[in-house]
Amino acid sequence: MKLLQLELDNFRNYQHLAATFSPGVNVFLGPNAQGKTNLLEAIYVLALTTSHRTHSDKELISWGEKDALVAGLIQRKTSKIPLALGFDTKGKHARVNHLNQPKLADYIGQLNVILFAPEDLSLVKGAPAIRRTFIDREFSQMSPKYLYIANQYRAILRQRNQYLKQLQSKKNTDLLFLEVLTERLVMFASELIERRLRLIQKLNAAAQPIQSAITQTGEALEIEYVSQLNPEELVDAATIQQALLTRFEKLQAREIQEGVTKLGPHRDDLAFIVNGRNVAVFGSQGQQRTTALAVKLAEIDLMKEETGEYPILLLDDVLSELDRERQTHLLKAMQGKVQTFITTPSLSDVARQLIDQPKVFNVRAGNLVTDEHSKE
Ligand SMILES: Nc1ncnc2c1ncn2[C@@H]1O[C@H](COP(=O)(O)OP(=O)(O)OP(=O)(O)O)[C@@H](O)[C@H]1O
Repeated sequence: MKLLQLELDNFRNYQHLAATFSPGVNVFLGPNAQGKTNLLEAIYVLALTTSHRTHSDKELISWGEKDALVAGLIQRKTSKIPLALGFDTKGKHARVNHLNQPKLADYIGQLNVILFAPEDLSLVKGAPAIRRTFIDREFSQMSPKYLYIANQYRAILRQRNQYLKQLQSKKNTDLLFLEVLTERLVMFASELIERRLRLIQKLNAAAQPIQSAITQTGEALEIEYVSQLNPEELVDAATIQQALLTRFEKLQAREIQEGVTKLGPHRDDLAFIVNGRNVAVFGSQGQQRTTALAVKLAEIDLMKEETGEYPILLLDDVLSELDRERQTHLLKAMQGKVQTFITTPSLSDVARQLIDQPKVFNVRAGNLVTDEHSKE
């Protein structure tokens, strides 16, 4: 999959922009605060309808303006598809092939992106919430069904938490309704966990050879799903459902006392085991970075396997965070395979040597100037 063209109106510091991209490597070059990351953000928003930097869509609209537009022309295997997202004070609307999409969930998945930013290097070591966001964001792009189940789960979880608060404050005493909510929650929870397990197994298989190749010593990586259930219960949806129901029964009094759901995929996590040890605890910073890089690169192949097309890769100022060797692995892994967008204040020597015919855009205060020497 490729992004052929991008058009922006009143998006962040871009009043108007129309750009045509290379199907290979595109570089957004420029000093700080010129709008490089804003461009990657626009591509990310075009794919997922939300930003990776803010939960507030209003922040995306240029200051002093009332609405914004992000539009693009994408090339899929057999067709070119125009996508458009409009933002105004009331909300956002999406169009595929000029047709309005009443449900954003039907829009997501048209354009698949993998974003790699410096904060992703903390995937291994950072808080569990980072890994949960990672799981849900990436797997939702791979499967509309995953997105649907995750959204349903979140909605019921919110409802159940509200009801537990009512029971806690004795505004309500009906335990039968809590049981109904628990059953619904467990139904979606078990499906969600089953899907996560299947995709993590595949991610694991793709990440292992990459980790081994990046490290000269051939480190062995194992990605584990961490849950309150026992490993032998993490088999299939039916077994998970039964195990969750049994635990929820035991937890009921405590949940009412605390007014919160204490079990489920919203509390699960990932562990990265390298050579038999948890790399978040025992690994060096270098090993943690290598693992994060291996997982990101594995995602590219997993997305291809699941959707039939390679995603677009967005590298937000990440090259400068990696040493020569890791940069080399990243650049070699992506080239000729995925269309890539890189932001950087300056291209490193490694990048200059390894990137084949990049199309370079100089970014200056919300304007793009194509480098004459780069590929047209
Ligand atoms: N809603 C908005 N309307 C207008 N300008 C905005 C808006 N949001 C952010 N900006 C401006 O965008 C600029 C930042 O752009 P961006 O984050 O893309 O920088 P960058 O080129 O990636 O820089 P760095 O290398 O420091 O990350 C800032 O000047 C900021 O004031």
